Amino acid sequence: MAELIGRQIQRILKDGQRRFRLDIPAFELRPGDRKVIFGRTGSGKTTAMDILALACHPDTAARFELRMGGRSTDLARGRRDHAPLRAKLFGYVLQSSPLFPFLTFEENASLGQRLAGRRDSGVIADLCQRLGLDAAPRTRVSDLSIGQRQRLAVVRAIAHRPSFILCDEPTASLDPDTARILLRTVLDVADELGAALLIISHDRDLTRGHDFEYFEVVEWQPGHAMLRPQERDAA
Ligand SMILES: Nc1ncnc2c1ncn2[C@@H]1O[C@H](COP(=O)(O)OP(=O)(O)OP(=O)(O)O)[C@@H](O)[C@H]1O
Repeated sequence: MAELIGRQIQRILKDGQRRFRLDIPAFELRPGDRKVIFGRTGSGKTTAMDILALACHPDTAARFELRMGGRSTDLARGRRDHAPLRAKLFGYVLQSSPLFPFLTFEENASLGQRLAGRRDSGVIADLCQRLGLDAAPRTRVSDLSIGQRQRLAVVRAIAHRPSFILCDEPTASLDPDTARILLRTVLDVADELGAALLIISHDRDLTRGHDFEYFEVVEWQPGHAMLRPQERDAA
């Protein structure tokens, strides 16, 4: 299985006069990990997750390394696009625009598998059933409810059996029961795969009692935030 190790990672966002800096002093994702990131709106949670999902490059990093099967990939240096690694090893449920509106339900559901070269319609059918998703394969995204779209985004992100499952507020549009079913399914799939699971959430009740390690993004100086551990989930 794969693991991701980061030390002294830094990313700076600039836009005219606006400047935002995020530091990640130490963060790891290993098989079986369950981690959740909290933080107030705009604190830098998505920026942290984009880095950890290899969706953007850190500006600097003392160490940013992906290890798998005795091999190590140095992610700290260079500006190489890690798309092939991302496609195979990562499942990322984006907070905004998680689906392609010009693709059908079925095409969206199978996109992650196609990019990873792992087609298996049985896995998709099983995930849809577990998540209570029963839309017809040719349904257009515009004809799905917000909640159906959110669950479909999860199917797309995990159907290729990734080693790292990252979800940015995956239950934001769901009622409490559907949110719990979604989390249960993602936890079960992560367990079945031996994957690491990283979630951003605003809902502390949702993750309580599932043995998550808690992290938070805090602004410790104006425009300068840090991802750091919080207390262990004791519930
Ligand atoms: N290009 C940019 N230049 C400067 N600051 C930026 C830029 N893009 C975003 N920001 C700021 O970076 C900060 C972190 O944004 P990010 O989306 O990571 O926060 P977040 O915690 O995920 O927010 P939310 O809870 O709303 O999803 C925000 O304060 C945002 O305003």
